[in-house]
Amino acid sequence: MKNRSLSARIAFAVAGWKAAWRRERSFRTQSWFAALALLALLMFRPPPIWWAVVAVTCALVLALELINSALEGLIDLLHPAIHPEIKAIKDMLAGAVLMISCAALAVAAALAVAYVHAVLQRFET
Ligand SMILES: Nc1ncnc2c1ncn2[C@@H]1O[C@H](COP(=O)(O)OP(=O)(O)OP(=O)(O)O)[C@@H](O)[C@H]1O
Repeated sequence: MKNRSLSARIAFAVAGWKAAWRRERSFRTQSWFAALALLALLMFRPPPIWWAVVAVTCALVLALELINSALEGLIDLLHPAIHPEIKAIKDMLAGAVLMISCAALAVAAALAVAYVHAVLQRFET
């Protein structure tokens, strides 16, 4: 299974995105928020640095959600029973997703503060 071609490895990764989309409601919700962020960028047309910040933020949220879902799946497979240590591990994983989601909200708020006013002015004139 080692040393597959680049196209095969990309296909595996895309299959991972599809599996997360099918199984995980949180991943779907976060993907819709990423789509909304893209829409905001298209509307506001900010300088390239904003595109980079929003892209990195969205990628971090989605990547962490993928890691969270993968680890939860693995944990449930290896140890389906209730255990306080598993609770702590899963809660920490959820905490990591919450932390980056708060950072994403801060980026969204900063973008809104910087550009909503300008867009409203454009509509008024
Ligand atoms: N085996 C377990 N033992 C103890 N507590 C657990 C166990 N599985 C889940 N929990 C608790 O339930 C919470 C939710 O776990 P679950 O696996 O259902 O994640 P989820 O709600 O699907 O999360 P996400 O939305 O990130 O996928 C965990 O954060 C943890 O507190």
